[in-house]
Amino acid sequence: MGPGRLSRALLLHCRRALGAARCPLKPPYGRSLGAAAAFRLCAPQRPPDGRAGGRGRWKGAAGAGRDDDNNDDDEDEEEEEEGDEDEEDDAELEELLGPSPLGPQFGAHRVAVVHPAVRWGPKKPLLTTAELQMAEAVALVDTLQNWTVLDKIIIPTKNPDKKFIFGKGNFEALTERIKKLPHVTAVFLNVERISSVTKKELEDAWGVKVFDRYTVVLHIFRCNARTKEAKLQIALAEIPLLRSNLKTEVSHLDQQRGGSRYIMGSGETFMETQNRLLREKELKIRNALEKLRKKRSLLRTQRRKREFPIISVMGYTNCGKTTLIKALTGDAGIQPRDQLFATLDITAHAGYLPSHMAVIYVDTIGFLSELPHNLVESFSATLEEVAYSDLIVHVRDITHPETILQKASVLSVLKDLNLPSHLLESMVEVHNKVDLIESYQPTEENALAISALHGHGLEELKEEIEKKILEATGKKMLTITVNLQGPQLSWLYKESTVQEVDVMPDDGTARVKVIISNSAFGKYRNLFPNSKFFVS
Ligand SMILES: Nc1nc2c(ncn2[C@@H]2O[C@H](COP(=O)(O)OP(=O)(O)OP(=O)(O)O)[C@@H](O)[C@H]2O)c(=O)[nH]1
Ligand SMILES: [Mg+2]
Repeated sequence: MGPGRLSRALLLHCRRALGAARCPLKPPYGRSLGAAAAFRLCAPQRPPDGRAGGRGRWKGAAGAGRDDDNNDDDEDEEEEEEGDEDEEDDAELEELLGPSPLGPQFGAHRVAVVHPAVRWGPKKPLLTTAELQMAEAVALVDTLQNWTVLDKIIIPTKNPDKKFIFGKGNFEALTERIKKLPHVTAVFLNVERISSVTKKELEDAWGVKVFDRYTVVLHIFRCNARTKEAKLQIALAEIPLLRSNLKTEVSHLDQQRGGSRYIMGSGETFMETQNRLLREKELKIRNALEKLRKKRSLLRTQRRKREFPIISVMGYTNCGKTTLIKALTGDAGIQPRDQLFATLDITAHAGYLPSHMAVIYVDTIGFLSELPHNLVESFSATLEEVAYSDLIVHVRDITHPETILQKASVLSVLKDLNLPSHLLESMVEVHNKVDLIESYQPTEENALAISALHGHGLEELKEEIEKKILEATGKKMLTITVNLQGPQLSWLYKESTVQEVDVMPDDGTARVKVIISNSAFGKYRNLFPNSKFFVS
């Protein structure tokens, strides 16, 4: 099987991205953030030196020469069956998602961004400043089309987590400033979550909508979600918001109706009915997600059968993960964007390492520090995939003023994912965007400096990835001379990954470049003791 064959095998797994964005996002603007997961496999670029070769030479790739034809037929059928199922699932999904249950409040907004800053005491953040946190909050708002920042207000507070975030004097000054803003329609309070009671009180005091970080990030996610899985995860993350909205709604209704809360004949109060409906919705979403997860695990098994090593590319949002994968694979379908949470779906893309080993790069959701807990939880399942990879590449935007904080955030999420320790130990750290810094030299040991955008340092990175992949998979790369009359070649196709076959017609032999496990190689030597080999 040549590269074309490999592409076909990979393309069999291609999953089309579903649906278009529901709500508009701004075109690329300044600095941004990022996020998460479904499976799309795309065709690889040609191997580095193409197919043209010497005498009778062609290049194979991982999984070459297996009984793939049979598999392909099965898979074609599977694909058809999946197509029917997909239609059913789509209908269910539409029902589950519908328009944003958070209502029309997310139209156009003229926003005052308020950041409660802890300037001293144990709650003071260490690796950042109030100004940088404000810049990140503004970047979030800027991502949304039709949202404009009218004012940026940093207000000191001792403890932004307490019920009334601000002291009395500061609150009055803030209220006065907000009320003076021309045509302000919303306040984005840059805290993780505010309770429905606080939200209501602030909205009453300021006369405009008040959004917390959870709501804004969720809205951006909703705008960027393309696949079923991402949409379902967002729907799941919306449930807590719907629950807290419900409380406010019910207390409002109670005031209006003077406490008559029973729904006629049902024995259930309005609150109980709505809560039950929310629980049912949550269950349906979880079931639908579970179904998708099973499909993903099937795909994983199929990839394992073909032995494509998997490399997960991870990092803080906007650090350049998608750009790097595009550069490593030449996948023209990839669209990096200077936008918050540009990648909300895990996608997989095939590429080649220097020895022509075919690998799969997995693009992942970007991280954001202080990403609301519920949101992380509903998306973390998509990151399960990372545990099945052979290597993690951690990309860092080394030009970002908070690059150290970003590294700490990424490492802390990775730690929480309970990944196998060897994955964390073998992680490759990449310092990206070095084209923006003159004569950049990494201070961290073993970090590689690259520019994904301009292609600098990519050959060194591929070499490093190849070295680590061979270590991780316990395989070696060998060139074995086989007699074409004998059974060696078909044995190697069955038991190893044939990379390249170089036929020597004059003496009826071929040089076969393989990636082979230690145990398979032991067997080969027992079976064919006279066969010559050398390390590639
Ligand atoms: N100057 C420079 N810009 C880069 C480089 N790599 C990426 N960028 C830019 O950084 C922005 C974000 O790139 P992406 O590849 O979308 O980043 P990401 O990590 O996938 O972002 P999310 O999917 O949002 O998490 C884009 O505008 C890229 O053009 C680089 O090496 N140098
Ligand atoms: Mg991306």
